[in-house]
Amino acid sequence: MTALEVRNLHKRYGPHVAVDDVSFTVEAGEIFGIIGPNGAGKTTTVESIAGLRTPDSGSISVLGLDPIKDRAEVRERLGVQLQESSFPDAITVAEALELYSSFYRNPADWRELMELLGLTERRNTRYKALSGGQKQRLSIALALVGNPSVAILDELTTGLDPQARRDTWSLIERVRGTGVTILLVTHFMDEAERLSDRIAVIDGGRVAAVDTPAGLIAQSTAVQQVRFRVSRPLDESVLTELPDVTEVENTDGRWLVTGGGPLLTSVAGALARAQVVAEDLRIDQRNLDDAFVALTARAAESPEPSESSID
Ligand SMILES: Nc1ncnc2c1ncn2[C@@H]1O[C@H](COP(=O)(O)OP(=O)(O)OP(=O)(O)O)[C@@H](O)[C@H]1O
Repeated sequence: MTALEVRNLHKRYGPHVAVDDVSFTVEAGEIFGIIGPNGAGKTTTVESIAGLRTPDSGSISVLGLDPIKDRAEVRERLGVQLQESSFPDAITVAEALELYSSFYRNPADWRELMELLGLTERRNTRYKALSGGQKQRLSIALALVGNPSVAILDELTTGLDPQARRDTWSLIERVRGTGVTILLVTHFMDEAERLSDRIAVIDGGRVAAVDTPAGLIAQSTAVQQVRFRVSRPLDESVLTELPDVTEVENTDGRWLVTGGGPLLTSVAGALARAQVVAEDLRIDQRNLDDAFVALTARAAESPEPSESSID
């Protein structure tokens, strides 16, 4: 089932094009990441989904509803944690949660949520006295207090220390376990890679690619390298004749094989057939950081996103 659908979204601020034909769909129960450089149009896109901005053209469906025309209903079913949450300094954690839960028809049990987010011990602490991590957790709790089917989390862990980031990630995984669809806007590649089922890379107001984290990494580079050592002589042709291999180098028994496709499997199979034991067999891993740089550079070179990149 589709939870969110964005089709051909356009938004300008005066002469400046912030969102330029963005399309993607998010399935129910997914964590869908949106990554992109500063000013890419991520916040404008999610604020349009939340009904906080009116697009110039294009369509948005949130659980089959239009965020502008069906604003009241969308508000009930969509939880939003946006970049800057500001609350009165004197409000306590419990007061904020109770107040926000009163805004909804079928709110979650705010006490349970307070427990889930590890805020029970801070229930009587005033907002101004909370640490950065506690404020962040409170803003997530407030995004979930309406018992939403879809939650938008923007810059979830910005400003948190490494431990608090990890705790927040576990928390989001627990929230996903409750069936909530999550749209996650982030600058952090490790966060996107760890949490997202699929990711849209947005650059210059356009979708550069939509795929799983592994798919984005594979899309961004066809070239892989496998390294290993062997304890006895190996005939180079064992490797050069493999269809996936483009280059083979051997320096004093240290081999470097370059190619594409399922390179590691091909090389390991060929070595086994030649009855050669490889030591320290490893593939040079690419990560989402590399993919992001490659994909956003590629988008800058080509004015049109490729057909295959549009979801
Ligand atoms: N209210 C506004 N008025 C004018 N320009 C705006 C406004 N809001 C955003 N912009 C511009 O539109 C572009 C997209 O901004 P947006 O905030 O959507 O990007 P973003 O990807 O969320 O960036 P960041 O990662 O820095 O938060 C930017 O160039 C920004 O300067």
